[in-house]
Amino acid sequence: MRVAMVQVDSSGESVPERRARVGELVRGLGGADLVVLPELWAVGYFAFDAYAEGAEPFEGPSVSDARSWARELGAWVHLGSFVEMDAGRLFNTAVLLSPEGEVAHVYRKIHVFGYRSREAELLTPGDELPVADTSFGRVAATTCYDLRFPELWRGLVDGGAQIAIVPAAWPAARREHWRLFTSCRAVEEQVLLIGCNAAGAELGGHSRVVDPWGAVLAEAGTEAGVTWCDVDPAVVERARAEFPVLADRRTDLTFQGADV
Ligand SMILES: NC(=O)CCC(=O)C(=O)O
Repeated sequence: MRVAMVQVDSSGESVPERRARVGELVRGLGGADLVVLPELWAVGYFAFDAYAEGAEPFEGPSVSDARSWARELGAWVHLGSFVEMDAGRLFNTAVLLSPEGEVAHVYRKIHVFGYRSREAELLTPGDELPVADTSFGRVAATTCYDLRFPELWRGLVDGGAQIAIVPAAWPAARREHWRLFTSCRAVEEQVLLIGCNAAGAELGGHSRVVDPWGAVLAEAGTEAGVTWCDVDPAVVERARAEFPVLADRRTDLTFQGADV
């Protein structure tokens, strides 16, 4: 299975120009089975003042463009995330489209980010952790900052997730945390993790694919562009069978800090 991670730089140009530029790039990715984009790349993660104006209903340009890219390529497309407007509230919404252009998976970011960021002030957190069955396995998504919350990830695995797609706008200042957490979550949860980060001013790039053994199958540099990776999704079940750490969990115990 061929994965293409599109590391987008959202500085400069207008949003329609950016959509057109990225669309042309994605439509050129013939041969990909799965295309993945970063978090809030259309409006730009740090363009907080533009979130409200750039917000879309679910069936807005982000989903509509990604539907047509998926159909044209005959590939799965994870559009990254966009600012979704629903009943007067804004969400950071990530969507996977099937090769037929159908919505296969929707995830609203649960841990919105408030450290030197206005995301937590402007956006409403999601509260659902769905998984979806695809031709390449059971898929879940979490967005950027969610990487820091292992209990959320354990919840995904409890839901049967084998592949985790992580759109991100992770800053360069904490790039080593990005590398650490993507590797850690892949190994800890025994998933194939596909993390697509944004590039450009302040953003760290280094989109990466990590398998359940911790092998880094591909890693981008800091520049905008496409990183390809050939993956075998069956590695997940092989790793879980050979090294059954998830089966060794002590789910019969409840830990309560100092009293234990
Ligand atoms: N976009 C984000 O969620 C940024 C997260 C981040 O910078 C961090 O966890 O560090």
